[in-house]
Amino acid sequence: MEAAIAQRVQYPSWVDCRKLERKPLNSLRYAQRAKEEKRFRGLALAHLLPDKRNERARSVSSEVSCSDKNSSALLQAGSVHSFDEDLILKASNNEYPFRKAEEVKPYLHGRSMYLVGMMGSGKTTVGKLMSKVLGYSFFDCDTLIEQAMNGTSVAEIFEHHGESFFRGKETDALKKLSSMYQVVVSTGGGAVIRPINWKYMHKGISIWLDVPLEALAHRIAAVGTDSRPLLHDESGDAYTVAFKRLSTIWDERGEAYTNANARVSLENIAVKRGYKDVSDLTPAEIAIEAFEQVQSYLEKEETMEIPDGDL
Ligand SMILES: Nc1ncnc2c1ncn2[C@@H]1O[C@H](COP(=O)(O)OP(=O)(O)O)[C@@H](O)[C@H]1O
Ligand SMILES: O=C(O)C1=C[C@@H](OP(=O)(O)O)[C@@H](O)[C@H](O)C1
Repeated sequence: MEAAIAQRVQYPSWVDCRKLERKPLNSLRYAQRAKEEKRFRGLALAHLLPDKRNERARSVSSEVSCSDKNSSALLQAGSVHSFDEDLILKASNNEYPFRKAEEVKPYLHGRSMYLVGMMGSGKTTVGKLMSKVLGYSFFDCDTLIEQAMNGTSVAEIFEHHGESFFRGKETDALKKLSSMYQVVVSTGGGAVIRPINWKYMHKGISIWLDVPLEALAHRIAAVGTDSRPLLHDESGDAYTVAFKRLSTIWDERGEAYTNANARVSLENIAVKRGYKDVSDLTPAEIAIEAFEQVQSYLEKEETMEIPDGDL
């Protein structure tokens, strides 16, 4: 079994393999939980204080954390985002997603995370937060495409070259990202429609942010549709136009999101937390749920991987 895993997950040479040793998940559930409170206090402080050494370490690993020349160029192009410190501080007032990230991280073995979901579902917002607390690099697929097109915006690419050209660039970007480890990727909402993209995203763990269309339409109406050409329309009030467009898109591709390894349902989190509305959920709460769903997925995956004879 170990050989099969090693074959599937080829770590680039910079990864410290001792840290990636396969750990049984029951130690995740019991042993770690016993220690987590104590360890977390120091950890939260370490994350909240600006630490130049960590920044340096991140930038160094960003330069080398890739397994081919393309991804090296990708990283050196400076596509690692700077993090929104306000967001992180807000997170620290919540339930500390750091704790959940530290719990899950040893069991990821360096695997990347791909956030999928409809436009406006929070892939970028939540993805940045997840990358920060995991100590992973963050990439936004749309931004990478814009960089590959010398700064041409997604809206301009759609206008001048058409959607299928854009989809080709999206697949190129995912292909490059799929050779990298320890990255969190915010994919474009339509990345799920091409089966080839799933081949690349399944190199890591895919997480679907499942947000009700009404909430999406409110968010989109608030920020406008300039950067989202598929929603752009001159006529009608912003919420109604966004809702109608999103409904049509959902009918076409809703099913495709279910290919993701983990589903983060904002409705379920709101019920669990006793909130009336999904709009009460913070990115930190959503990130915590994402880590929990990843944890459940890893547990299921492990059960599936161990043949009966080995138990
Ligand atoms: N949990 C949330 N609650 C309220 N607004 C949010 C939340 N997450 C994201 N947003 C807002 O919704 C908009 C779209 O979010 P974004 O992260 O860009 O989505 P995506 O990358 O999936 O298109 C942004 O204006 C963002 O600030
Ligand atoms: O849903 C889609 O087809 C698209 C979503 C957008 O990304 P976001 O989901 O980040 O808005 C962007 O890739 C492009 O406008 C197409």
